[in-house]
Amino acid sequence: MDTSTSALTISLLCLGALFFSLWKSRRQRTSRTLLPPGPKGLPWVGNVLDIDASQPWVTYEEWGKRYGDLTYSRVLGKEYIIVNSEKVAHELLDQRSSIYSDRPRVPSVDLLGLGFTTPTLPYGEEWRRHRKALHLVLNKKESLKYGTMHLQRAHGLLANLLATPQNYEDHFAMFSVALIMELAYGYSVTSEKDPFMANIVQLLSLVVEVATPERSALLGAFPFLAHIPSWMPGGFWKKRANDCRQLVRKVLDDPVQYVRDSMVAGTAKKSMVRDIFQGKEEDLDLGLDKERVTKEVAASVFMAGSETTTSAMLVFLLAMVLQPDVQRKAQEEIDRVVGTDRLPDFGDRPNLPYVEAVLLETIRWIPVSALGFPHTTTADDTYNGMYIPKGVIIIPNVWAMTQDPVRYPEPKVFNPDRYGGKLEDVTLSPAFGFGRRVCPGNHLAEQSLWAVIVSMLATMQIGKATDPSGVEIEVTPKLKSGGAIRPETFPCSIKARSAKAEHLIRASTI
Ligand code: HEM
Repeated sequence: MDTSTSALTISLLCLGALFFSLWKSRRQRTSRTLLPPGPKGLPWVGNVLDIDASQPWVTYEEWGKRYGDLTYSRVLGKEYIIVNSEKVAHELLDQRSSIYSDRPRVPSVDLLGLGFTTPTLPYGEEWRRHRKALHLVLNKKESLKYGTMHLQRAHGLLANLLATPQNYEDHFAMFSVALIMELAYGYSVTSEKDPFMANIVQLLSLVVEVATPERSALLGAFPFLAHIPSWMPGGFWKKRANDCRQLVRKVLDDPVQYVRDSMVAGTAKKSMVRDIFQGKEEDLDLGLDKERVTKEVAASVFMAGSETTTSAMLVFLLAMVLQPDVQRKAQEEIDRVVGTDRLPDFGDRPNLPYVEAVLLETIRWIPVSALGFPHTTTADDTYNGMYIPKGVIIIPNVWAMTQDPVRYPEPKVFNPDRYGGKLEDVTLSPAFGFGRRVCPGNHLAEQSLWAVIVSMLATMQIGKATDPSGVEIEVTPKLKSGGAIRPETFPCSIKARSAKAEHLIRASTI
């Protein structure tokens, strides 16, 4: 090639590149005009001042009414699309799951040393390994094998409620954590001072304290906050994060060592960790990563499963305080089907449709993961002519979906009769998420909630607390958010329904 031909080739290539980049930026600008509608925000901070930080799901629900099923917003430099319709969430997150299954990076999670947890992992090989291990031990058939464990733990809860009903929040939390300890490691927690349990409870409360949405957003916008020394004002992060990282190591290692030791001694009970260790290599395909992945998924189920379960139990209790008629109707059904000489078990479940409807309504009325878990797109997309950019954070507003007045008339009322004879499968509720990221603990969660609900209804009378002069204290539901949303503490009365019920509780926990 002579000099003049090379010069011409180079010029043409440069020209081509220039045209391509002009075309691309024009196309991007055109696409941006097609973003879903949403509230206008201020420069850079975006819509931060438009959102009610104490209950963002309500703000997003209102935006949904104003702008439609998809709402675009910008907060502190990050782009969000809020999905307010269950149908649209299925169309995007389920049917196009190959590009809607990533998670946004949350700086506070990495800072706390929690980047290994399944819910926070990016969509990729490592996440697939986790899901394979979780599926092996939490699929529907395997989950059903834990029925006796759920009931025994539920009976223990009844005994605790009988002894100190005013501490109902602590008892619910102890139930959830102890249940997951038993499921994950085959380890029976008998007291709140148990060392494994104490570590996990401390870790969970640190996570809730440090990883609240507001703090995470702040750290996302101002990453330098993570580097302020712990003794300086604003160095809060560093101090708490150091504590957290040390605890994480203990929570990962100590209980798994317990399972290893009990397997050697031949005393290991059925558990997730034991079953993964004994799982066939061809089913798991974990190779040398088996030990590490097993530790990580076992710790992940605590992060994802305990607070959500506790919050759902609080929602049920609140509903029973507010709706004595529902309680009466469920108790009549249990008395008719089960009688009063024994406690209900899973064999009774198909014959207790009203109790099933109470469970469904508990999940719907106040969905504890009101904003689901955020997903992120890994490619540009369009939906009904709207542009959905690569990397945008997708928030499924489960709250708006379960409060849809067309599907659920008078959505604010806790009304199990709304399902009529058509009981939906609890695990298909939007409350358990969407697509490839759907909650892998959904079968287990619905079983533990059923065990708690049916056992409490069979034996306890739940109602309003009374003041010293015997007047009932009215309860106005208020919600607070942490990892999951839950009702704020409310006064209530929890007593045995009868002397016979009290005897059944005591006999079941000997
Ligand atoms: C009432 C109880 C529960 C509710 C409402 C709930 C809800 C959810 C939701 C909404 C997600 C996110 C789904 C998505 O990204 O679209 C999720 C993820 C997850 N849940 Fe649950 N959950 C509950 C209990 C449990 C339990 C008991 C376990 C374990 C035994 C568990 C383990 C997980 C895990 C590991 C993930 C992460 C999945 C992933 O990112 O691939 N959850 N859950």
